[in-house]
Amino acid sequence: MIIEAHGLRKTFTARRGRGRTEEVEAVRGIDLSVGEGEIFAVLGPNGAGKTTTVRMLATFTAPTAGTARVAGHDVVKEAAKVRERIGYVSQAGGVDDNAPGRESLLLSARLSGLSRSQAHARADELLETFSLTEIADRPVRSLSGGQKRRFALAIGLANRPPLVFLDEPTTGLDPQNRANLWDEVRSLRDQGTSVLLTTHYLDEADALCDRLIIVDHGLIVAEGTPDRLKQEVAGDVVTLRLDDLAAAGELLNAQPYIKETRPEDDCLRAYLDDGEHNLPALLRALEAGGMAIRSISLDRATLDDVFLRHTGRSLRDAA
Ligand SMILES: Nc1ncnc2c1ncn2[C@@H]1O[C@H](COP(=O)(O)OP(=O)(O)OP(=O)(O)O)[C@@H](O)[C@H]1O
Repeated sequence: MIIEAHGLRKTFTARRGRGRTEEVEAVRGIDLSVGEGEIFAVLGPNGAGKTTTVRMLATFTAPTAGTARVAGHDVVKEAAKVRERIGYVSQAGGVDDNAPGRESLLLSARLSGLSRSQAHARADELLETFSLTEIADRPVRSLSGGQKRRFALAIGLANRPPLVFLDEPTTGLDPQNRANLWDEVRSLRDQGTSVLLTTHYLDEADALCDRLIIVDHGLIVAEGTPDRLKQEVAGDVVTLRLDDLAAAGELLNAQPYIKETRPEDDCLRAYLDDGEHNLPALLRALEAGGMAIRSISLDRATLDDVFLRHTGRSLRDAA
């Protein structure tokens, strides 16, 4: 395992004005393990504790309690050794504002031991990946937020470390650069690099990661592969708009093919396997119960359904 963490906790003491302080339990006991060559996602809403977890694993914040070994070393006792073996791209970026982006990228590549020509080749490759070639020689301070972010990602990936932490890597990226980043993360994995990324995008965790944890209020609420987590909920979900959600829920819960129903906003979500096959029976049951359907849709269950099941609210609402 390239990451093994047990019982990680972090409590901050935050100032609340007039000398008053408040304890914030950002992370309240997280266990996780990440295998070599795995893409692992920490998915959760704003404030769930994702960044704090990554900062503890990347040695930037000491845990209040718990232990973690990263790339074979203890994050507290051997922090320097951990840092030599990881790449880390923070949400803020951390690119030298005064230097042209290409220079910072080349420096990062050279520091990791590449020769001058290898460093140039790697820099050109990353500039291309993130559509930065045209602006590579401008000082970073003159670039837009999205462009700076793409430079930060390119610099973080330049030295091909065995483990890369990416904190919300695609926030602020346009769809094309988002897709390019996903490809780059997959190609890192194919070369044996492990990637731990945080995200509050369901589709990102679903499409990209091999395994994930879903965190909420500093705790893990679900863990597994995207497919297994979704299967636990059900293969499919029928979303219904009708007048009496409670009565419809009661009626559907009595049907043998329904696993569970859950109201969400002004809809009822009914979970079932083999939705296409069971949909006609569901419609007949509602009709026999005298329920007028205003709209209906059948979809595959998503990680949002997993989040909803474990927290009682939608990740979209929680974010
Ligand atoms: N240095 C700090 N001092 C006090 N409170 C903090 C500090 N850092 C984080 N927190 C609090 O800890 C909680 C978790 O924050 P964290 O940044 O880890 O969440 P997150 O899941 O990464 O959220 P986001 O998606 O918004 O980045 C939040 O309530 C946050 O306000």
